Amino acid sequence: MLLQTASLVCFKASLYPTVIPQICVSLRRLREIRNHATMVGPSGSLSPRASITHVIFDMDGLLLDTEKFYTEVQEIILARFNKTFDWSLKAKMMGKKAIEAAKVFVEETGISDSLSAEQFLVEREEMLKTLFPTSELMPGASRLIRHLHAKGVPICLATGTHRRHFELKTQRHGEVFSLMHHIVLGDDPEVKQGKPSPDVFLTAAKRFEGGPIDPLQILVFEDAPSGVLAAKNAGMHVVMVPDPRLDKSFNDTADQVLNTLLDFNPAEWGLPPFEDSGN
Ligand SMILES: O=P(O)(O)OC[C@@H](O)CO
Ligand SMILES: [Mg+2]
Repeated sequence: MLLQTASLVCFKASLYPTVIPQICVSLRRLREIRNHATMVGPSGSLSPRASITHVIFDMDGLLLDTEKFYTEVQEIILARFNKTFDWSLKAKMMGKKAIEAAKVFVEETGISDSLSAEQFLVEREEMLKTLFPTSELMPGASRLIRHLHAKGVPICLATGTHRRHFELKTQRHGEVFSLMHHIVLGDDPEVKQGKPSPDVFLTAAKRFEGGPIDPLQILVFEDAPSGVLAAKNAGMHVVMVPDPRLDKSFNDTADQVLNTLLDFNPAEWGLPPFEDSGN
């Protein structure tokens, strides 16, 4: 817990360049050790990090390769103002509800006098609606969803994306998304605030059979710093699968960081192991 709290301080402080970097570097080192550690029980057997019974998936950037569409469109819009879109701004936008991300975009780039957040969303929408239907699943997404569903582990989706975009993004993947017990979207009336508020994950935990489920029994999969923070704010465990271009300083808050879902080992979290590759 101490490591998590300290990491959270670093994560929050990393937004303000006043923290002493060495502290965060050594915390990062501790995190790396912990990231690959699993507890060794008295009998020498590996015991899981936690006894997970339910799983919540984020969608954009985690299950679907859609973050690149947002980046592409935002680069085009910014080019008109002779500005470039970079990953430090991306890190602040991803995972958020559309209007919240839009306000960050126009204010941080200094174009809000020429383009309001609402105007930005209308312009972005026109370009995204032709890109979203081409969305592909991320590596390992289908395999993990099908495995957990086949083993009877309750799974659901909790995304910042609103219904209209959700339909466009998932229209070629209806079968795999139909395996979700329920789906909480960014425009759900119960989701008052977007990530990093815990609303979307707490709402998702409530809608499982027998909900609300104890957050400590829930494992969240996320790609974005705001989503990881939302899961921690909800008291849940979180595996982060970040884009490799995201600054590593954003990795310190997650309980585990993976390069791809293909590297996930269910048994490490008390979940049924895969048959096909021994983990
Ligand atoms: O919560 P997710 O599914 O990542 O969606 C966020 C989306 O609004 C784009 O960043
Ligand atoms: Mg995401």
